[in-house]
Amino acid sequence: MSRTSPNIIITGTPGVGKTSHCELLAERTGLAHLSVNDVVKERECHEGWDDEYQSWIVDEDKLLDAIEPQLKPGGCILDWHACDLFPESWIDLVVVLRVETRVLYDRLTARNYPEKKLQENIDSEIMQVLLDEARESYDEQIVVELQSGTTEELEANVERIEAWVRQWREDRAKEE
Ligand SMILES: Nc1ncnc2c1ncn2[C@@H]1O[C@H](COP(=O)(O)OP(=O)(O)OP(=O)(O)O)[C@@H](O)[C@H]1O
Repeated sequence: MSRTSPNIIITGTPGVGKTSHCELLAERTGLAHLSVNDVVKERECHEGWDDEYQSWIVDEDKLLDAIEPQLKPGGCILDWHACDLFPESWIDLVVVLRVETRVLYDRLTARNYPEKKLQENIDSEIMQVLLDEARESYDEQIVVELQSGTTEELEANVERIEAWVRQWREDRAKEE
C-alpha cells in the first residue's frame, strides 16, 4: 500500500495521555486524529455496552472495515488503548505512552473510574501490557516508548513525533 502520509498509532493504558498527544500532534502535522472510541460508538462497531467496565464491547472486524478507507491513503493518528488488531501493513509508527503508577492512579481517580476498572488499568500499566502487545505485533524498529508524566514530556514527545513525520514525508518525496 503506497501512502503519501504516515499512519501512526498512539497507544497506552487509559489515562496515559493519548488524546492529549493526538490532539496536539494533529494540530501541528495536519494528520487526522482518529479516536477509535468515537468510531466504535458513532459507527456502532460494537456488540453492546459492558456495564461493569463502563465501555463498549468492540466488534473488531466491523471496526477495521469502518476505518480502512481512511487508513488506506495514510495520514491518520489512531488513538486507542489497544494496537494488536490493526494490520501491520497499515502502520508506520507505534507510540506507546507510559506513566508512573502514582500519576496514573491520580488521573483515573479524578475520572471516577469503577474500582475494578481502575485496579486493572493500574496493573496493566505496571505489567507494561500495551508495550509488550506493541512489540509483539509490530516490527520493533517502529515501536517507540515515551513517558507522559508531565506537560514538558508531552511537549517533547509531540515535537519528537512531529520531527519523525517531517522526515517520513521528506523520505517519501525523495522516493517519488
Ligand atoms: N503528559 C501529561 N502531563 C500532564 N497531564 C497529562 C499528560 N497527559 C495527559 N494528562 C492529563 O491526564 C488526563 C488523561 O489524559 P488523556 O485523556 O489524554 O488520556 P488518554 O490516554 O487519552 O485516556 P483514554 O484512554 O481514557 O481516552 C487528562 O486530564 C490530561 O490533561
